Amino acid sequence: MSIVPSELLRSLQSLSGPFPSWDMEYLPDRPGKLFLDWLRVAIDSDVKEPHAMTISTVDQDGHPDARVLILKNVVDDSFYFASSAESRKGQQLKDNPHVALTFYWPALGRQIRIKGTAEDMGDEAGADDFRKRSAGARAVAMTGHQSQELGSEEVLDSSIEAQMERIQRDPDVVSPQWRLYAVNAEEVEFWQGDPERKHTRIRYQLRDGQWKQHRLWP
Ligand SMILES: Cc1cc2nc3c(=O)[nH]c(=O)nc-3n(C[C@H](O)[C@H](O)[C@H](O)COP(=O)(O)O)c2cc1C
Repeated sequence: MSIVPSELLRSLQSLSGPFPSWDMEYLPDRPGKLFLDWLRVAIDSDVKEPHAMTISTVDQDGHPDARVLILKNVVDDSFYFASSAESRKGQQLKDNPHVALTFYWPALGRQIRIKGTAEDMGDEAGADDFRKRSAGARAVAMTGHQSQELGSEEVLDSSIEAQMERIQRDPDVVSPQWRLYAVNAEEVEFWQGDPERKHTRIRYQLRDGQWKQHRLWP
């Protein structure tokens, strides 16, 4: 007899710990600094792909949409990612640049939530990020059509092959659709889970150019 989904899910553990301590005496003035401190702990703790984050956008009907992307850089309190301007998210960002980023590192019981506005960093920044990608990743990006309906595997394969040949002929070719975006944070919440559920939450909010911190109820 198979186990029903609710029982299956209830049998799974979450936030079982043990988790690292968080010294609340030391809170940086800016969330970007605390983010990098936590990222280093995640890397040192062998968290897998700690730079993978969920980015939530808003579609043309005002409905939320979300997917996972890779964090490319952090400068002050701005968080960078790269994608195609032609993709679904790229189209959504043109109409509504408000986004949310979410990180979750299960081994540490840590979640980081960022709200802000995505800014296209321009042609040269997009080209620079594009050139750092592998030839295979560049070829796939150059096929264009990200998020559009695909007719067949053959169409995809021949399109990638054509772009690979193009890259071999011209190794410096870039896709103008490939963009680097900076999410300029306005609010960042750091959440440290507790196996006893007495979680610790600190929210940074940007008010008149100044970051303010508050502790939140769990
Ligand atoms: C771990 C991981 C990393 C990813 N990194 C990227 C990325 O850096 N850029 C990107 O455009 N898509 C990336 N993707 C694919 C996206 O999740 C998504 O499928 C794609 O960008 C199309 O999204 P859209 O249709 O909402 O535009 C990644 C997916 C995963 C699971």
